[in-house]
Amino acid sequence: MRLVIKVGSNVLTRDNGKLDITRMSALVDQVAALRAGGHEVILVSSGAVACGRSELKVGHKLGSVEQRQLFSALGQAKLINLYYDLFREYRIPVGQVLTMKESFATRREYLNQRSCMTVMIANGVIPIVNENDTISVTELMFTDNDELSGLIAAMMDADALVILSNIDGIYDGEPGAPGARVIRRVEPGSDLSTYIRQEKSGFGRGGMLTKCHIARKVAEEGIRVIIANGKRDNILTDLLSNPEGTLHTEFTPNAEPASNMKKWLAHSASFAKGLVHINDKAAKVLRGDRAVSLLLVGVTAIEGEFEEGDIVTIADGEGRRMGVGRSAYGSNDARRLIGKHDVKPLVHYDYLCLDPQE
Ligand SMILES: Nc1ncnc2c1ncn2[C@@H]1O[C@H](COP(=O)(O)OP(=O)(O)O)[C@@H](O)[C@H]1O
Ligand SMILES: N[C@@H](CCC(=O)OP(=O)(O)O)C(=O)O
Repeated sequence: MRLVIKVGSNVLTRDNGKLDITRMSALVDQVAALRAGGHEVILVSSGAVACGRSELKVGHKLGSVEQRQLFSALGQAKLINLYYDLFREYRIPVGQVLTMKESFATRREYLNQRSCMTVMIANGVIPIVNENDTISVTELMFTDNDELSGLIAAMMDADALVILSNIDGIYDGEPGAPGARVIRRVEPGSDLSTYIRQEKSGFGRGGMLTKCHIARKVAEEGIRVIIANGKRDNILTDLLSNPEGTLHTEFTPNAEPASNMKKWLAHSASFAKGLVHINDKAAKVLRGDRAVSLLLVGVTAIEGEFEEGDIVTIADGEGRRMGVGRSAYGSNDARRLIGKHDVKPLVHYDYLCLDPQE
């Protein structure tokens, strides 16, 4: 079984903001046990900024971008060093993968990232992945490491994504309030938005809302997703040996896994270069049960400039986003052929990825 395990900032930090080395060490012990049990593991670990913050006292005011850049540069070195030493006790080699959203922009770059992690795993090295906060610019940053871990799980065809946070799972009310319980299973299409509060915990970046959004998307692609409490002792080993008796939220995976191409598309919406408007009939057919391609006869307008092979967003007659696809035409040719029959589809079904319906 191939597992992607995401360790959130809050799991690795104490209430005073300092790195919790005891917790980190306990997680490494469990990952080593999983490996001994034959599992392949990819770690997505936050904690660089939190780690760097406790390393340096800065006497003057820093902007938020400056803080992130400075502390992540300092903290990432410490973080990976600690992982290196802890895993060394088990003679498990680890390697650092620092990445950013832009590094997944084209199919070529995406496949390059995939080859990098594949060769590490094939040689027994645990990839420890984090966003390269030092140089990733604000507009093109991942919302948080939940988004990054979802992308990695999809890209590496993981069997499961385990998101470790500082909470036992998604509560059906205010966590900690009397009567609030952890939702044990989330089926595709369930709406959890009423339960989730907007605020984030102490050191996290995205909050529970992004966690849920990513979890649903990844489960939709056929990967099991688990949200559990990384601060609980033996959480990883318990989840595998005694899932029923271990508090967590599981998102049921779609029984039909998405192809690797569709997984790439599902996580690449922010790189879309154009916007394709389609009519109601085309929207209905695309949303139906049959596998259909998007034909130019159903297209009403095309915005933006793009080339053949670029990603485009598809919107219905009311301008609501329906999903993304890889265009088989450049924008000029596509515009010229709007409304035409008997020409190749604008987006072939294999390159079409519709958003899960709420
Ligand atoms: N319904 C809910 N159930 C559980 N947690 C929730 C809920 N609504 C909001 N939260 C908050 O989400 C936090 C976890 O998200 P986040 O701060 O992003 O953590 P991390 O750094 O581990 O990614 C919890 O600590 C909790 O305060
Ligand atoms: N890349 C950042 C972590 C971003 C972040 O906080 O993510 P998360 O733990 O998902 O809330 C770091 O290492 O500090």
